Amino acid sequence: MSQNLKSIFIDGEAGTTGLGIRDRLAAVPEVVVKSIAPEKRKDPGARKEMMAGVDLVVLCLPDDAAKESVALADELGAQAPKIVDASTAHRVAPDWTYGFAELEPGFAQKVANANRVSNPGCYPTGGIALLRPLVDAGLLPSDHPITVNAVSGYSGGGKAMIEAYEAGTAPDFELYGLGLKHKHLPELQLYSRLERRPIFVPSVGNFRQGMLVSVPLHLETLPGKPKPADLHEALAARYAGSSFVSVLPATGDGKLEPEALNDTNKLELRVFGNEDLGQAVLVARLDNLGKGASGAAVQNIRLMLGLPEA
Ligand SMILES: NC(=O)C1=CN([C@@H]2O[C@H](COP(=O)(O)OP(=O)(O)OC[C@H]3O[C@@H](n4cnc5c(N)ncnc54)[C@H](OP(=O)(O)O)[C@@H]3O)[C@@H](O)[C@H]2O)C=CC1
Ligand SMILES: CC(=O)N[C@@H](CCC(=O)OP(=O)(O)O)C(=O)O
Repeated sequence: MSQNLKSIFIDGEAGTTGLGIRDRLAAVPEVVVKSIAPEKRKDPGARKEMMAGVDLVVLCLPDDAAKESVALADELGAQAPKIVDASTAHRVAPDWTYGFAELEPGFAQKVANANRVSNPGCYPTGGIALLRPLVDAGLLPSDHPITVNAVSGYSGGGKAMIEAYEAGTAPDFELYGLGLKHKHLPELQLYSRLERRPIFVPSVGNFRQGMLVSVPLHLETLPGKPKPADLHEALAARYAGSSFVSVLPATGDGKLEPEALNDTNKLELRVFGNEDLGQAVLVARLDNLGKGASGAAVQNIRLMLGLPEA
């Protein structure tokens, strides 16, 4: 049995995302995680040696270090392992596959066949899941002016932000990205199939993990003036049968909190709307460390290694 185990090296295992992936992989009997000696974790030679001995490497590193790791893997030629990159470095690179299995029908098979998969950003996971099916269905023109608002738990900012919040030195809530150049915009625009760059307004609050991503829409500005129910139906049709994405009715009290899916790989989509007013707000809820990071990474690893879905 043991000779059939697939081996994985997590480059950046001690970071927020790396630890999350390691914990999730501990529950996958078909894999063994090979760890580097902590004092060698930034040593390129030692990392390259680890890569040469595994089936798959997961990069949980800052962008520059992730690029360095890919260069090390390239030096291994035919011996190079498959790669899942959790950083932003390769998300819109044409020779990488975007690791969002639910992106379009049949996309899970593309991830399964790929050698290099870029794990999506947490915010784009929610935004693309809401927008892409509506663009594909013709309900949302690709040049429509779109605004995406979002709030994340502070773990989204990695070790440094976690320390600041847990030391009580960070504000309870703040908007950021107000220079309108957040690093997630390229992937959000590309995979939502938007011709016009969206406005993206992220925020972070004093809770560890959990996320809401919302998109307000004036329905009378859309072709055919769809009703909220039309948007719900298009999303429900796209994700029918999905294991991790569900399309749910709007909550009766018009409220939604961000933490309900923590420690899961689930993503919930809802359409809140008022037909009389011709207005709607699309809302995605996910765990930024789950479907927004480690959960999605393990979903991709399972696909790439031919393991059954969790
Ligand atoms: N936090 C989140 O919600 C998400 C993060 N990501 C992405 O995952 C990646 C990691 O983020 P996150 O886990 O939050 O970050 P952390 O800061 O929590 O962890 C980063 C890890 O990388 C290590 N590291 C840094 N430089 C090198 C190097 N040159 N060689 C080897 N190891 C190195 C760090 O070690 P040390 O601390 O000792 O320097 C640390 O263990 C980033 O690209 C981030 O954008 C993706 C999705 C969600
Ligand atoms: C609260 C917070 O700071 N969040 C991070 C995004 C976390 C994330 O998922 O981004 P990557 O996957 O691209 O690393 C940010 O806005 O930069």
